[in-house]
Amino acid sequence: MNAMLDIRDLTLEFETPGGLVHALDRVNLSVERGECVALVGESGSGKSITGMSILRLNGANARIAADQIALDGGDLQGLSDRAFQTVRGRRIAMIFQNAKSALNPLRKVGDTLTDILRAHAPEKLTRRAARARVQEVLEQIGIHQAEDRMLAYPAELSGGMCQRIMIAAALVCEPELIIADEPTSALDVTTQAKVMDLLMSACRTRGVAVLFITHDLALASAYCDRAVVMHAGQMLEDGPADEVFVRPRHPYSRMLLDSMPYGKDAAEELKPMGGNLPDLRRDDLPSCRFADRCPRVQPCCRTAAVPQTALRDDHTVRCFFPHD
Ligand SMILES: Nc1ncnc2c1ncn2[C@@H]1O[C@H](COP(=O)(O)OP(=O)(O)OP(=O)(O)O)[C@@H](O)[C@H]1O
Repeated sequence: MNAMLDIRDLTLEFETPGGLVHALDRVNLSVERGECVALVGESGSGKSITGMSILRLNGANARIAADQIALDGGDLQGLSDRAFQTVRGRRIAMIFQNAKSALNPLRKVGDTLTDILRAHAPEKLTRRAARARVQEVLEQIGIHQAEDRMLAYPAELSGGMCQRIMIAAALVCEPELIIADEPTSALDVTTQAKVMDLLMSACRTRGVAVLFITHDLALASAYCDRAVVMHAGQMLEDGPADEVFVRPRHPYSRMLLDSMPYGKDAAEELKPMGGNLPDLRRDDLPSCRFADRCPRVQPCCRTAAVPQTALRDDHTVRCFFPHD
């Protein structure tokens, strides 16, 4: 069976007054049905623009090239912008970090959800039928007194409740893929867990594929099946979450883990990441963009095409000298 999402050799550049930004370099990424894949890496590593590339949301100065960006086996690249509108929202939903600002402050949340459903539903729905469906989804995801909640304006709801409304907005059209970009980072820890449980229940019970973009390795390891580690627009490691977060094989994944509190006891020291991300406007970027920061670097890392090495069927690294 096809993976639900299958991206091959995605390259993205931005034309800017300061020069061409080489933002993504031959990214490969796949997510199966009912699977949750974490996309992790430090700030600026290219996680969000990868998610936005799938939905063509990178803006007018973006230049995308890819072998394929396939959803359930069908390449999305050939679709006209008009045809793509039926993909966005209906087949692929995106959840952003700040739900409060994403919801229209002047409309009751029930009206917003009803509008979304009516705009994307494959069949024509009356307002009454759409409202009933919205209420059903809110109840399914455990929102009490759903009918009353639908009458509230975003400002009248907590941040956690708004985020759950956004998840309902994503689920109401029964998408095949959800791209969740830091969906819980504005929430306290308890609400964070509730929202993640909700997302994961959609993933497991409805077979939705979830791409979970996050810098929170603890959350990623608690909820995700697989982890993909990015650095400066390159995908450096892809493997089962419990392997990548316990025994990372790429030197960058190891540095990233060492720099974060995840998995350490209180006495253990954090090692700050050395160096900085390279300037992506450089025309002479090394083949491995981590080379200038890497403790294992050799001359070939800067000049030769770096192989994507399969350590096992389900675990790859893009590195000449991975850890054992
Ligand atoms: N429209 C744009 N024009 C030029 N460069 C851009 C544009 N959008 C993003 N970039 C650059 O692409 C790189 C990756 O950005 P991205 O937002 O994907 O990072 P991220 O890993 O999601 O970081 P964070 O965790 O902080 O959200 C950054 O260097 C950013 O400056």
